[in-house]
Amino acid sequence: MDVDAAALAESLREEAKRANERRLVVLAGDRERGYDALESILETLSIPITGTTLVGPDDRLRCEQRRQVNADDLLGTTRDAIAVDAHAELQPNALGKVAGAVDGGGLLILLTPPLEAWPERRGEFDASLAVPPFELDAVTGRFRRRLVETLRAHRGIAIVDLDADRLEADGLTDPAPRLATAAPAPPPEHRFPAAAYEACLTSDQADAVAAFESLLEDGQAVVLEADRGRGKSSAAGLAAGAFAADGEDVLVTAPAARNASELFDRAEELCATLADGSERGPTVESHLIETATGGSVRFREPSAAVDALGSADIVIVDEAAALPVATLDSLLAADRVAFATTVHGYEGAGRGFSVRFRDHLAESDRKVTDCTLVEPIRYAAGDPVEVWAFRALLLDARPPVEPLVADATPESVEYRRLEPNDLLADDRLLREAFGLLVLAHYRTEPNDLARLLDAPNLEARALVHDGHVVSVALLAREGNLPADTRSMMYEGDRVRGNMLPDVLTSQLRDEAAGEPAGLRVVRIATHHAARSRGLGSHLLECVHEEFGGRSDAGDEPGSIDWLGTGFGATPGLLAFWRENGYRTVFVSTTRNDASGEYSVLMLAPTSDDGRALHDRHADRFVRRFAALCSDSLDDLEPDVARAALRSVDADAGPPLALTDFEWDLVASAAYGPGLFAVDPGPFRDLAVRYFVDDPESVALTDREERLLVRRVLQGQGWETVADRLGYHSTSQCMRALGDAFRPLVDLYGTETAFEVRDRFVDE
Ligand SMILES: CC(=O)SCCNC(=O)CCNC(=O)[C@H](O)C(C)(C)COP(=O)(O)OP(=O)(O)OC[C@H]1O[C@@H](n2cnc3c(N)ncnc32)[C@H](O)[C@@H]1OP(=O)(O)O
Ligand SMILES: Nc1ncnc2c1ncn2[C@@H]1O[C@H](COP(=O)(O)OP(=O)(O)OP(=O)(O)O)[C@@H](O)[C@H]1O
Repeated sequence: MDVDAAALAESLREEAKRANERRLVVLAGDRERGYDALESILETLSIPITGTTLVGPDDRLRCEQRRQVNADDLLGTTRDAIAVDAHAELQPNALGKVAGAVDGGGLLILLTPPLEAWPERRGEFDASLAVPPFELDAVTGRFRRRLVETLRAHRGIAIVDLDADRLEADGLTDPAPRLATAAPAPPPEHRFPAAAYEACLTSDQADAVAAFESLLEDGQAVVLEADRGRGKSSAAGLAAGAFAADGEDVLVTAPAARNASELFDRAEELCATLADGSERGPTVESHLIETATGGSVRFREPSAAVDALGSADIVIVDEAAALPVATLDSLLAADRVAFATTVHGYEGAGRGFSVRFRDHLAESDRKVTDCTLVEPIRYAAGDPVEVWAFRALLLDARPPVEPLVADATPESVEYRRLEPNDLLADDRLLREAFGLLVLAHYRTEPNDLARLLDAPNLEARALVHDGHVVSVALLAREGNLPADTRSMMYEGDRVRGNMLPDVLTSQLRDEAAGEPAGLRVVRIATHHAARSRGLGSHLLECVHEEFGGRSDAGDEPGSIDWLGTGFGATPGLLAFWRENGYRTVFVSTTRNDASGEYSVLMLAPTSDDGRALHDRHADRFVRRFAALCSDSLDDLEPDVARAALRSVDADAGPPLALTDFEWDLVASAAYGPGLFAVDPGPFRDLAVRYFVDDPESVALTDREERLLVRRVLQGQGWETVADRLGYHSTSQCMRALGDAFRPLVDLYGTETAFEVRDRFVDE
């Protein structure tokens, strides 16, 4: 072989070390040749086997091995070399995660099929994009084509064509010598020991340590944000060490213990420095540090950490963006708490932290100190592998800057199909559209870029103002499933994609639900500078016109029976969808991990078949909702319950059919001495009907409606309800419930009800 991959890797590593940057080596061609080259590289380089990770399906080398799906394990860790075997598949998420973990002076090595053929190969990840009824051959290779182009275009990337025994690019950049940076100094007035600051590598990091000083007071929260490798875990570790040396108990949590190892290293080093010369230094076990002053730093897995909050003085959450919002909410109960989090969507769990949790934090009574670290530590600023990864995976994609879309209105914008080929050809359009989706949603990740470009079931549409994306919607074709797929679903098998038909079939036991063809609005977002001007609604209208206006088109390919959506339910979003003609058919019985919210499914039928599907599910929803409220939805926020019921089609559900006895009870509870507790059933029927009908003639207050939800639907006790809704006493709360039912008796009551009412009113 003419190309000496090992010698090439050596010179790349030498240059990488000199510049404190990383280099990327692509070993393209036959897989076995790739492994031969990889082994010779690893044998030649002076990299310890303990500093190397192979990310691929087989444990073929002596080093640590992870499968691509488990690349999360590498988040927040630092490796000298990582090799990714992309022959069987390439998951964009895994690539994003590993690219951030390679140390300055280290190598990222990619084993790929021949680059010319790679875009056309279909791997396991592609199979996950083949959502029924689409087959694998409908999945395209645009993401990989773009990836190959970026590999060829970017500096710092060596490409070896193993099959042709040819060096396509040597990846050497001949970097200028690095300037030594001054060591950061402690701030003039600091409360942590100077050693905590002296251990910092950049002044950004020293500022971050200083931000932690606010936790010396009660009722404080610190949020540390940065891209990967800026030293935030280390800053948190130095702060943890300073607290522990001062006798405080610090509880650290992260998705897994390994994610917190840098934090513990720094805490341990600082505690040792601070104890230097004293009789007893810190005792250190795996993820437990105890200081002579009685302080400690200990690790707990997230759920155990929630249980242990009471026994800690200070809580530090590392890799917070990778935790479910509900867990973050629970951790917020700690009096002094810090969250270290990565921006830019590297984490698999995405942006629940910034999209949802930041609001919860702002609403809490904590005083929040924010700190952002910019200066890279793991590798130098401008590192070519980071620049490449950001571009290839659009990790830094942003919506257009505000002034470009500030004047957008429904009249100024143009509706545009975002065809994958157009997106490939126009990087700015792609960045703006994807950037808007990333910014507005808690779940957009690098895999979604590949989906957008290659998945056969997805479509994207946008509103553009002066050529800039101001609103964007991601749409998925669902349903239209063959009988055998439908019966598989009914019998409990998982079918990819098809969220709405899946829930309606498997949970709601409707084998025919997958038959009509639908279009689910997977995501919609309007630029934050242009919200509440009707743009989101205008985009949905355009989508309806394009897809939904063909109900008389019969079997024309592409015609649909319903439009639908599913999302983490909040009162505002329910109102938005309701305004746009979507109606509730389902509320999930568990909270979504990422958003911490209950999910809701809504349908807007566009054909007779779609209407039949909607009607039967709306009807069943109204019938079951009260029972759910006193069971798995007993902690559903009352305002979400109100909005979910209000968004049900008013014709849905059984007509109100109370017996004479039941009307007697309800009317006498409203107007006289009757008691709700004797038989809550008829009160529930009436409350549900009221919310669904949303009659204009009745004007209950927000508090009265919350009272109906909590006491009548959710069955909470009088004391709890009185307490939560701010009634002075349980008897005041009972009277308020009676009062709330008066207008309902007046509106819905029968002769019997009125007779009873009139007896008391007349008296
Ligand atoms: C399946 C899914 O994608 S659901 C998730 C929807 N997307 C998001 O949450 C991302 C962030 N939010 C956004 O991008 C926008 O707020 C959108 C897409 C929800 C709405 O886009 P807009 O262009 O503002 O829509 P439009 O102007 O037509 O309607 C706004 C109305 O929707 C309702 N609304 C929408 N979102 C909210 C919210 N979070 N809280 C309260 N009301 C809301 C309000 O009634 C609002 O009217 P108002 O501002 O006068 O009170
Ligand atoms: N003060 C420090 N002293 C010694 N090493 C440090 C210091 N700060 C950072 N490092 C090293 O720099 C690398 C990145 O630091 P760290 O893990 O703290 O960054 P991070 O921003 O948390 O990164 P990630 O987002 O990947 O978790 C690690 O190898 C760490 O050991």
